[in-house]
Amino acid sequence: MAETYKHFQPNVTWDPEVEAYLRGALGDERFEATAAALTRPPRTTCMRVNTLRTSTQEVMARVRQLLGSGWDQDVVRVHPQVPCAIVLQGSGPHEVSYSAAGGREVIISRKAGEAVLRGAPVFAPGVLAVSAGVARGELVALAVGREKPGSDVPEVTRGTTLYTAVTTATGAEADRGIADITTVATATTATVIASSSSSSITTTSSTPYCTVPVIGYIGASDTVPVLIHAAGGSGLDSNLASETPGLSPDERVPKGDAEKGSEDVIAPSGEGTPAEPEARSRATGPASMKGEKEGSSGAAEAEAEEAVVVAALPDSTSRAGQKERRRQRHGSSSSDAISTTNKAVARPAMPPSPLVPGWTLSSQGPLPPRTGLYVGLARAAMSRQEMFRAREGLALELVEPVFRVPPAVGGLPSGWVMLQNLPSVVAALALNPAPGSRVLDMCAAPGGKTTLMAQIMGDKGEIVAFDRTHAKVSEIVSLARELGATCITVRKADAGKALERSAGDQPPTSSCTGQHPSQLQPPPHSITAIVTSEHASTGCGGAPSSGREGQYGSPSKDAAAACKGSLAEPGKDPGATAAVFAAATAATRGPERAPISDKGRQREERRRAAMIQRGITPPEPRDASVPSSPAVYPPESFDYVLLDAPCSALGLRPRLQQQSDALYLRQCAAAQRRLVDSAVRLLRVGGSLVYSTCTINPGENEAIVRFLLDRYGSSFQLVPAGPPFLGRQGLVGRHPTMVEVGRCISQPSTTTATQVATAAGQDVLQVPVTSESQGEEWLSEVEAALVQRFDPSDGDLDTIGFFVAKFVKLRAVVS
Ligand SMILES: C[S@@+](CC[C@H](N)C(=O)[O-])C[C@H]1O[C@@H](n2cnc3c(N)ncnc32)[C@H](O)[C@@H]1O
Repeated sequence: MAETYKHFQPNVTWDPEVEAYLRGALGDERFEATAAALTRPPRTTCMRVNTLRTSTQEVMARVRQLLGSGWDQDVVRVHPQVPCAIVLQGSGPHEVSYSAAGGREVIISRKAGEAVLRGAPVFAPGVLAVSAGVARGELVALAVGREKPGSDVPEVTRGTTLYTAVTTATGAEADRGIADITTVATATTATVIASSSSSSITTTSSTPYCTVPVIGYIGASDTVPVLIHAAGGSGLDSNLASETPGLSPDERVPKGDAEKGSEDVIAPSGEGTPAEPEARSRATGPASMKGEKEGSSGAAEAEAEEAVVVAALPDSTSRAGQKERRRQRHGSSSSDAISTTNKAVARPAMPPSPLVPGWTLSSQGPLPPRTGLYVGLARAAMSRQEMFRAREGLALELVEPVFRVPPAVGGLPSGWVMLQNLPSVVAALALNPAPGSRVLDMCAAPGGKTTLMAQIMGDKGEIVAFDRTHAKVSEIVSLARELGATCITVRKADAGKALERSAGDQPPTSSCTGQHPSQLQPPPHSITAIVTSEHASTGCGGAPSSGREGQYGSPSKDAAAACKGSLAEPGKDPGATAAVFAAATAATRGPERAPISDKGRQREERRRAAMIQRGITPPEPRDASVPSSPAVYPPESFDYVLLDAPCSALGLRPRLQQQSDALYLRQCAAAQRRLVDSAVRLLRVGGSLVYSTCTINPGENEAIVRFLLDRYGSSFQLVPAGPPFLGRQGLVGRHPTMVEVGRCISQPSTTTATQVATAAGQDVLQVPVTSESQGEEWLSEVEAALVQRFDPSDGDLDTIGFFVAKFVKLRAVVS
């Protein structure tokens, strides 16, 4: 086989409306750079040192030992501004030679592929399709299968057998994805169906095994793959195994369950016969069983009729042949089978216009090229059958990945470090909760920032960590256990409903009227008194502060004192929040389930496994540490609130597919506004709120800051979202056409009335809301300088896309 290079260059398309919106927001050049960066992993990997268990120095020493001789020691360094962050410098994309794979290939799920790009191996559930006969220890080319547009269903069905296509193109042709394909099909018999006057392609004849130059597939019926053979090709080779690496003689007639598809793919279904559903399911997978057909069109049929096609028929030795004989015994003749085949060929379904090289024959039907989606050369840790039978376990180890990440984490003692994106570390550091304080982490799973905050607090105080499902809060519990953080209380509940309401209270509304907060009188209490009381950076190891915080006063006071005393509003009992909090916690804990014993857990696991086997989704597993009651807290229960909001995740990288549409982005923003409404009330006066997302969408970032300031501007002030300050400034201006879902505040000019009430000796802001929506507003220049926007295309930083904003609360908010 010829030397084969396959370049990693995924072509990811965006929803047109989302693309237009982001181009408008970022500008064409920045959008294109960002979109390209999003298809690649960040070159750096960040490990957060768990200072509850070890020190950065200790980790560094161990990492250097673990690196070994294969790596330059400089690839590991402590981040200069974040002392608990160790940065591993990776590299890529590298050109990979796949010739050692001898044409063997494995297609993995998109998610598995993205993990591989970040340095992970492939586990069995991530494997979708494997070349026939791949054995343990063999090398394979690893390609990523994408999902069907608008869904998370893979284009390639798990269990698919690939009839190895070996790209023999080199250089420029390969770069363009244009290649001669030598396809080795384990078809037992091939039959000529038609010829075309408009094509130079010639017919070929039947043979038990064939090696033919194929320029593409014209389509397949539900069960019959139809190959287009190149004119003047090398013809048919009756001894496939002797010429084709990767296929042993005993694969000529594949055996065993895992190989069934390899026969069925070449078997006519005999439409209308009892054998059909079974054959179809094996040949084309579950999608076909559900009646889904892709790419079926009149145009495809017309093209099919004009082409020379070779369809496979069963011979007398294959299972399909045996089925055919059974059919004959039951009254249908082999001519039925042939006419069935002909009928199938006259009704090809996919691909629509496939005279493009690179398509691969598989038990699922022809598969489109994976040009640009090869992620490395890997060694099989399981045989093909094992990969599909196993529910877990290492399936493939990367031998030559397209992106290289220095190894380190694996060999470190448990609980010493956790992998965490640098901007996530920044978000928790920006909130900087004081030891002994009460913190609300509204959307906490899997607990990366929760545990970092516990670390910053020296594990003193309490962090209430919300997430919505048992599985999610269980993740927080396990991570906290692993890292030795004990100050975390998990709550399985909707954080948007965490606010306790007295009988007459209404939830925050989105349809009232009021004057824009900027028109309100300034509050009597000065912001300075509050923000200068921020305590010094602690748990991360004392990140040196720099830059922007100066204008708001130096963070120098004793942390605990700041939390217990000076953060409190003048005239308020410093211990009041603590008391309220303790009472609320006790009152809202409710009846927790009895701790589950080991035996009970085993019983539960057995029950769950049995349910899964029967195809029933079991209830979430119980965890003794996860209270199941709903949790509500009175207003102003927390000294700090982190709202690391659920978002469109448009900043995560690498992403080999972008599925989000504009409606989804708007829905994310609507959900975020609801959570903000809760956050602003649960935070006590004088406390800090950090809002963060991992998306590049300004509608979920700058527009949410705008929303909060418009709606609660007299109660809240935007302050610098650090230290540390690593990101860029936010986006200024507005988007004229993006319509927001459920947005109630718009421009100041559209508001109608203001009320500032005084209740219980406090200034209270009556929330103003308008009914109109006027597009999406972002930030002023001054505001934009206070937030941190991490841009994936920012080459120096090279992080995920992320956003952090920080606010302090000046006075109470009442709906
Ligand atoms: C961005 S992730 C949080 C990541 C987490 N902060 C960390 O650093 O590990 C968002 C989380 O919000 C949770 N979530 C979504 N809606 C929620 C709600 N209404 N209340 C609580 N959690 C919610 C999701 O389940 C998800 O785990």
